[in-house]
Amino acid sequence: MEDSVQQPVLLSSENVTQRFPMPNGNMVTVLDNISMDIRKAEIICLIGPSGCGKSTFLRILAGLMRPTSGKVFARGKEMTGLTPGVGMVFQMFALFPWMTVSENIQSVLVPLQLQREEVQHRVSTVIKMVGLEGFEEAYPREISGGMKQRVGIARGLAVQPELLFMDEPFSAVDALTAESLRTDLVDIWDEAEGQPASIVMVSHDIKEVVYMADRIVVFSANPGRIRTIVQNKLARPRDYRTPDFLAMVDYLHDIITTNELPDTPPAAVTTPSQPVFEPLPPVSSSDVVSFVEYLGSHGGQGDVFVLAHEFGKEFSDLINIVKAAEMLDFIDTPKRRTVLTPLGHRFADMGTEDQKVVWKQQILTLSIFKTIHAEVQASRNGSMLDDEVQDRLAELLPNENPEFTFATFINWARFGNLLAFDEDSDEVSLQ
Ligand SMILES: Nc1ncnc2c1ncn2[C@@H]1O[C@H](COP(=O)(O)OP(=O)(O)OP(=O)(O)O)[C@@H](O)[C@H]1O
Repeated sequence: MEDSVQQPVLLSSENVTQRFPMPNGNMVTVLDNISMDIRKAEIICLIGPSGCGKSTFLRILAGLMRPTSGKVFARGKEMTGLTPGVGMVFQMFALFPWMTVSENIQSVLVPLQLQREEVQHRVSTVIKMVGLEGFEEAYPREISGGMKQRVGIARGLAVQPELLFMDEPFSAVDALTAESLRTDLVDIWDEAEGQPASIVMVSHDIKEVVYMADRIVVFSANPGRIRTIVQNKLARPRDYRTPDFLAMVDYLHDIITTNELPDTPPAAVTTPSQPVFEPLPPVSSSDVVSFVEYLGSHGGQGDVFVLAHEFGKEFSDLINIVKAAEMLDFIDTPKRRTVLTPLGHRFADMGTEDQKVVWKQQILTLSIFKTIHAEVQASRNGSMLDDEVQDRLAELLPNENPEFTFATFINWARFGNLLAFDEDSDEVSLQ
């Protein structure tokens, strides 16, 4: 394909900002001033931590929702409704169970009001493209997950889109199936005459991104911003095992971990007189404990990406566990390595009761726990209603979803026997 910088811009966003109301009425900024172009004949992958707004951005680009502020332009024309020429493929296959493969594909063509022959032609063409010949009359329950996703891709292609938008399309299928779907999709894109001309895909998987993308847009979270855009000039067809491919994976790993696990934590550069309320990574205490124990029994250190694989977690989930363990001073993260601290080593070897004591001591080093614990202590009867705690969490961490923060806060506080939560009376109280 020609260098995409020479190619015309198909779609662009200008200062797109998205805010959502939270249950307590506060607004949270999910996307902050996102401006970028999508050019003809390129594959763009969006990658970044969970919740940084990638899916929201994709929906805004497709015209499925209007941003709070900012604009989307299709070939220079400002869009106020659905963006023309877009096909969508979602993570969950979203097939109609009562329809056959053919009927599922046909269903997306209904709004186009095409002639019967044209519908049949398009359905048989895309069925051939995605390799589903012979399964036209099968029902979703009769085919594998990989084949269901092929139907999903066929539906996206049947509308003959200029732009194909995919939201984690391969995350629900096994690794081998994902690999063959990616290869087939890149082949289809390479051979298709402008349908689709370009693909925009959300992904969590760095190897997938390096395999697929010409440009990799790395998002940061809270609020979602474009951290950097990486050009990927590896020649196609790409091979996951070549040194160039692996070097690109490493390069991207480094960019993402440097973003996600800064060597200087934000708390260290602020003035000590102001308490810093750090968001709680959405992970359970048991995940953090298991991870620290795992590191303890595997040499006390490891590469984050290797660990994600060994520990059986998505990279973005492992990053959250690592962040939590680092906040509690169980590990350090020089570059992409995670290394147990002396406290982490001791913690990994302790029995559960001793771990709970250390856990309590460590969460009380975090301003959020110190503050809420002191407020519960000072309250009448030594207890507060869950809504009151949630409201305080929302005030102290205005960019976070208070329900999720509350769930994590209570989970951590319970493990350390710092606070109890009674679901029947909705009371958070001292242990
Ligand atoms: N309609 C909505 N109302 C309120 N909050 C929303 C809405 N849609 C999304 N959010 C919030 O916006 C944030 C970004 O969501 P989004 O799904 O776009 O992130 P993402 O980067 O795609 O995450 P993931 O990788 O986990 O899928 C999340 O905190 C989510 O809870």
